[in-house]
Amino acid sequence: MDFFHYQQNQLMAEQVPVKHIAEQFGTPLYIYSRATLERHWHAFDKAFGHHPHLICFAVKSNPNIAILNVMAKLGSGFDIVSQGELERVLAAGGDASKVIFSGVAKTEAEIARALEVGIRCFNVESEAELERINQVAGKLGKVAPISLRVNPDVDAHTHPYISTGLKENKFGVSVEQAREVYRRAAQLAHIKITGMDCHIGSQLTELQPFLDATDRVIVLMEQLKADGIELEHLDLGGGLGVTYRDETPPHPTEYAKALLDKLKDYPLEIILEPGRAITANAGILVTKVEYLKRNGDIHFAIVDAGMNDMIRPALYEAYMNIIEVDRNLTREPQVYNVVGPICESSDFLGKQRTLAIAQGDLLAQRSAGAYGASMSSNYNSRPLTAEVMVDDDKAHLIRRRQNLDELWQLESVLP
Ligand SMILES: Cc1ncc(COP(=O)(O)O)c(C=O)c1O
Ligand SMILES: N[C@@H](CCCC[NH3+])C(=O)O
Repeated sequence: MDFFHYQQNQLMAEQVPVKHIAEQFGTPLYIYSRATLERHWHAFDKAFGHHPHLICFAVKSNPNIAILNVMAKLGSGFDIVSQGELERVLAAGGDASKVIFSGVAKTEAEIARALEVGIRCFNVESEAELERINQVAGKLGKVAPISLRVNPDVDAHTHPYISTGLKENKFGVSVEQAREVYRRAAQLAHIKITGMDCHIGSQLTELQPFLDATDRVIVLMEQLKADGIELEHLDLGGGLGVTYRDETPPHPTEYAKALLDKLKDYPLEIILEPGRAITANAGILVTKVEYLKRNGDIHFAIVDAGMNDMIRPALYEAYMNIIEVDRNLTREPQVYNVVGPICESSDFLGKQRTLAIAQGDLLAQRSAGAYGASMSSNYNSRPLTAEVMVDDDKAHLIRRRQNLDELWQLESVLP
């Protein structure tokens, strides 16, 4: 069941007409469905059944504290990549002992704060970082739990900008070097090795790359065993893709079964870091048609949401579905490039879309719950959009629209 569906040709978010929410809060506007978020999280959790596991929601996909709070109430863990994300998790009521800290550039201050609140584990991305964590933990009189992020050199078959598990990517430590780095970690007084980590990319629509990566990780685990290093958990990262158009990514059940089959001789706790698979299809971006115009043969629908609000099409040429909010209106269908107000030719939400619209109508870009609001900016001095979460028949404002004077609030002129 799709919680964004049409009822009498009106797009609904759960039980609330999207049109009413847009009238109340204005556009551009992100709307999320709580029931969808919960269903997606449970799909991962149930997929691993009784096997010891922890689902750590990837905060970067959507860091709004209302979303994090929904996750926290489900008992979720969190995958973070900055102190900002850590503080958000804590502000949202998340449990520090279920936080995994990834990221290639952790600063001393970030490491110290994570140790102070007692996170579950650092996913270490280089030998230099390992040394730094040991030093900071030493100064604080603590022992830091770590796992090494292994870069298995596997092609994730996804967009090159969101592939992370190839030799040429900056992430993790190569499988060849990892054994040495683990040996070093075993000697450090303020480090406790607890696991191994591997995240090969985002929007993966096939199982095979996950399985290939797991095979490489298993070889390394065997080497560590020979070195007397035993692990408690294996973190297989995030990356499971979603349907934006016609992709058919594996269901979490299929994904979990394949991984657990491969790991049947290894009684380790499994940690996962899904982001997109939980949030993408739990959100839409609602935008108003400001103008229709034609330049030569091309029809443009100029809308009030731009690449500053949703950068995925501009950055990755990502396809995202665009639909009418009100299908009762009798309009002539036309093929449009749906473009935003930003002064960049890459500012589009979708190209070559058949839509039946007129000036003033509302459109919804689907699958916008992941890496939408999260990656938005103030470019062209446009305020951040409002965000709403629908819970059954109620729409709650979870971020108010930024005011114009807040745009220069951090700035000052010379005396
Ligand atoms: C380390 C790490 N974990 C988890 C994720 C979440 O990925 P996704 O949103 O594709 O599940 C990412 C983003 O690719 C990541 O870099
Ligand atoms: N921002 C990317 C995903 C990157 C995931 C982070 N490692 C997207 O929108 O598809």
